[in-house]
Amino acid sequence: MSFSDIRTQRQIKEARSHASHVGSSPDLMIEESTPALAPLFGTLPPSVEVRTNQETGRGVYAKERLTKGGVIFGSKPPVYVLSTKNLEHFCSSCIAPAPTSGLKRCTLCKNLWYCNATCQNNDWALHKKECDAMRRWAAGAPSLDVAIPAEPIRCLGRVLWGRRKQGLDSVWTREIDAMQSHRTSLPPEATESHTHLAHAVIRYLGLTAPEELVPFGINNAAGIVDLMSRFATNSITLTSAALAPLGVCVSPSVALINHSCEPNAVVVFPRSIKDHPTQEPEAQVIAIRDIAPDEEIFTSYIDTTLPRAHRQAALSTTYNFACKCTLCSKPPKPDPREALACPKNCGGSCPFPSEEGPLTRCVKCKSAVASTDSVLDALRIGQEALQKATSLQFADLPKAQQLTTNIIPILTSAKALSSSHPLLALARLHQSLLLAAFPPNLTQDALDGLIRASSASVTGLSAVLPPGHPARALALAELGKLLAVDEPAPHAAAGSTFPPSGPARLRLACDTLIRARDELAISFGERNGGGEVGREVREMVVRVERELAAWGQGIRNVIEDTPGRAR
Ligand SMILES: C[S@@+](CC[C@H](N)C(=O)[O-])C[C@H]1O[C@@H](n2cnc3c(N)ncnc32)[C@H](O)[C@@H]1O
Repeated sequence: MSFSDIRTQRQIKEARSHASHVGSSPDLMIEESTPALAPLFGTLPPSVEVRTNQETGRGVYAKERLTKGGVIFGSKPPVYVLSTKNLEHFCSSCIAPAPTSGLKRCTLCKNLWYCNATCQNNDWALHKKECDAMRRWAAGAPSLDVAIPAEPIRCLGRVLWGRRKQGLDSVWTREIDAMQSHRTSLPPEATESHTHLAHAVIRYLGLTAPEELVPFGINNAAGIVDLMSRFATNSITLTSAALAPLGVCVSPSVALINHSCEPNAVVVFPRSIKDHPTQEPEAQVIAIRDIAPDEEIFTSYIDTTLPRAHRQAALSTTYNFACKCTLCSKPPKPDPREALACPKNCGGSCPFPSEEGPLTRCVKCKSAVASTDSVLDALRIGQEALQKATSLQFADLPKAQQLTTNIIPILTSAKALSSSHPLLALARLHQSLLLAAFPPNLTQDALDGLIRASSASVTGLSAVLPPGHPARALALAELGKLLAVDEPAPHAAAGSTFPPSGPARLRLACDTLIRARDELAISFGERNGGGEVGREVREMVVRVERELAAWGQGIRNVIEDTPGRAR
C-alpha cells in the first residue's frame, strides 16, 4: 500500500486548498423551471419521542430499546452552508467533494459551485435570493477578503428566506421558532456579538432597518435577539464523513437532543445515501451504546476529552447551562484527563496538582509527587503552547510544529498521562502537523515518527472515549492505514522497537484496521457499513490480509525449497 493511499482528515483539508478544478470547469447556467423546495424536516421515528423537563427543556427519549451502532434517526438539515474556504471545493447542494472533472460554478454570483445542473436546481429555491444578496454584498465590500459574507450570516440569510418561502405558519418556520432561545438570560458579551451579527444579516438581506424584517416574521428587537440566540444554541457543524468541519447547519430535529459529557449517541454525516444524493447531506443520530426504553438520548456539544472546568466553561459560554452529567458531577478519581502517572510506576495515577492543592499522591500506592512546581509549570507552558500552535497551524506550519515537538517531551517527562490535557490535544495537533508537512520522498524515520504520534493519540483517546466514539474510531483507522504503508527501508527486527518492521508491522496494521472497522461500524452506523471511512477501511483490511497471506506463502515456499529440509 502506498502512502498516497492514506486519506486522513488533514489531507482532506489540505486537498481542498490544492484542488485543481477551480477555473477549469464550465460555469453553470440556471434553468428557469426549478423544482419546489423538497420537504425539509426529518420526522422522528416511532422508536423515540420528545419529552420536556423543567431543567433541560425538551429532549428526545427512547420508547424502545435502541441498539449500539443503530441509526436512531436521520434528516437532511433544512438549512446548511459551506464555510467560505470550502465553497470552491464542495458542492453547495449535496456537499460532495469536487470530482476530478471539477465542479461547476453559478454564473451569476460566481461564489457557489455544484456537481451539475441537478444539484444547482435543487439548491436554487434558497440560492436565488442568496445569489442577489452575495452580489450586492461583494459590490459593497471594502476588500476582496471580505467579499463573501461569513457562514453565520449566509446561514441566517437562508433561514430567513426559508421562513418567507415556506410561510410564517408552516411547520418549517414553527420548528425553527420552537428551538431554544436564551434571550432573557444572555451574558453582555453574547448580546453584543448577537447585535453585530444581526446588523450584518440585515445588511446582507438588502434591508436598511430592523423594522423591514417584519415580512420574515421578525416583529421586534426581541425577535431578532431570539433568532441570533437560537442560531448560536442550536446550529451544528456540518462535517465530512471523516469529521472534517465543512460548514454550519440548522436541523431542528437534531437540535432537540440535549447534551451529556458521556453521550449515548453521536451526530455524524456518514454520506451513506449513494442512490439518492439529493438527500445528502444527511445528519444521522447514531447510538454508540445500547439505550434502554425511557432513557434520554444525549449527544455531546463539545470535546469531551477536555477536563471538567474547560467543558463547563464551553457549555456555559455557548449553550448557557451548567452540565450535571455523571462525568461532571462524579468525575472518576483521578480523571485520566487530569492525571500524572505514579512517580513509582506502580501502574496507578495521581490527580494533577493545583496552585491551591500542590500535594498529590498516587491513588494506588500513595507515593507523593515530589516536584509539583515543575509539573504545574509544564502544564501551564503546555496550555500556552497548545493555544499558540493551534492558531499558527495554517499560517506558519513549521513554527507550530516546532512548538508541539518541543513541548510534548516536557509534558511526558513531567509524567502527564497521554490522555491528560493539554498533552492529548498537543499529540493530536502534532500528528496532524506532521502529516501536513510530510516530505514527498517518504523516509522510514518520518513514517515511523508519524506512526508513533498517531499511536500516542490512539492511546490517549482510548482512555477517555468509549469504544465506537467517532473520534476514537477515526484515530484507529488513521493508525492502521499508516502501519499499512509500504516501508521505505524496513529495519531488522529489534525486540521491543515501535513501530515494528516487516510482517509484524503488517500484522499490527491488520489488527488495528479490524478494530477501526468494528468501531467505525458503531460510530457511523452498522447499516451504513461505517460510512465512507468504514468502506475504505474494509477494503484495506482485505488488501492487508492478502499481503499477509502472500508473506506466509513466501516463507513456506522458502522453507520447502531449502535443500536438506527434513520431510
Ligand atoms: C440544542 S438545544 C437542546 C434542546 C432544548 N432542550 C430545547 O428545549 O429545545 C440546547 C439547549 O438545551 C439546554 N440543554 C441541553 N443539554 C442540557 C443539559 N445537559 N443540562 C441543562 N440544559 C441543557 C440548554 O439550554 C441548551 O442551550
